[in-house]
Amino acid sequence: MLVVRPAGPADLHHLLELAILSGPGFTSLPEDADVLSDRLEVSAASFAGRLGPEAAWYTLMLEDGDTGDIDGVGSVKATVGLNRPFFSFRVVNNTVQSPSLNVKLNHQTLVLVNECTGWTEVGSLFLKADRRKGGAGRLLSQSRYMLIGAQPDLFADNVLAELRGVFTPDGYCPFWDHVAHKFFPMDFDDADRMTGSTDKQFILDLAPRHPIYIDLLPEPARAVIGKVHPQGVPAMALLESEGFRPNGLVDIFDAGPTVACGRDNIRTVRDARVLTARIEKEVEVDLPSLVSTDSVAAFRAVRARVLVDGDLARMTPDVAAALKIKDGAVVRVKS
Ligand SMILES: CC(C)(COP(=O)(O)OP(=O)(O)OC[C@H]1O[C@@H](n2cnc3c(N)ncnc32)[C@H](O)[C@@H]1OP(=O)(O)O)[C@@H](O)C(=O)NCCC(=O)NCCSC(=O)CCC(=O)O
Repeated sequence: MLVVRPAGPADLHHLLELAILSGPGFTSLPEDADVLSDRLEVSAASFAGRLGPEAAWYTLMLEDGDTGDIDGVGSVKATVGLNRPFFSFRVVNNTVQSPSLNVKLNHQTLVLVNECTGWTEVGSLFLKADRRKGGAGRLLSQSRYMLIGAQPDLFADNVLAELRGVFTPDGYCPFWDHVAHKFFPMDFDDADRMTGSTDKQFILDLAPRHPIYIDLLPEPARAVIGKVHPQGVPAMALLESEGFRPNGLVDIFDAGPTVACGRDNIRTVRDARVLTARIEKEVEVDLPSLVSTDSVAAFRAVRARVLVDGDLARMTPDVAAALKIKDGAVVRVKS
């Protein structure tokens, strides 16, 4: 059975493997053992409740309970923008008109903003390629909303996700090459790495201070503003099915979209039921549900056949074992 569980320092080797597989441009999964090691320490401290919301960053691993293989990762940052600014471009519409000439034009501009201070961010969603298309990605993605639902007060009222922008298979990023690189004369990978590992002062120093008129940009750059990387389409579909929508912000380096949803309107947060586990030898039910513990500190989630019967969640011993719970434990179930 596939289980989603908290990541800790012992996962370094697995996380590094996933970071290498995720390739360049995946900002939150750099191929850097020191950075990932720090992140795993932060994860363990976050699940243990030792970090406040300004620093808590919960990393989850997808583990095959039968083989012990680690097949994917996902995460929730309790807040963004409190310790370091969270920059984006806002796509702003400006209408100008001249009644005497009978001219009316709509100009779109990109404006540097820092709007999402204090919001929660879901991210780092990555699944090994041979695991895709079988529902594991959905389990991994939704488990983060089960975590948020287990203790909503640890998270912000608004939740966002940043999707990767468009790159061609040979690594060419039209928005970076035609626009961002003019302001940040460095390699994309260096800018990306510095975004994750510095206080972002370089962005404040170098980023455009004036609106950029989109009509004046080369067509290849215009065409990708707010567009998702081809490999990010399944991630976008998963977010949309939870209620996330583009909020008009795009990434300042690759112009990938930001999507957002009110925490309590995220479908899995809203619809999960809090039930009491009842462990039974056999459970007759057709479709599997998403089931998790109701605890951040002891968080675990699986997709399994569970019979919802009034306030009870009837489950077999293997499901309870995967969740590491006993009969009578409180669980969350999303059918
Ligand atoms: C994102 C995941 C983990 C998703 O896993 P899977 O690929 O197994 O997902 P899936 O079950 O095949 O697809 C998920 C849903 O997307 C739909 N779907 C798939 N391809 C589609 C397409 N081309 N057009 C429209 N919809 C599509 C499927 O029908 C399915 O919905 P139904 O179930 O309804 O049929 C994976 O694709 C992955 O590791 N991708 C590479 C890394 C990546 O780009 N990660 C996102 C980075 S961005 C990020 O991390 C922020 C976002 C976030 O954290 O959520």
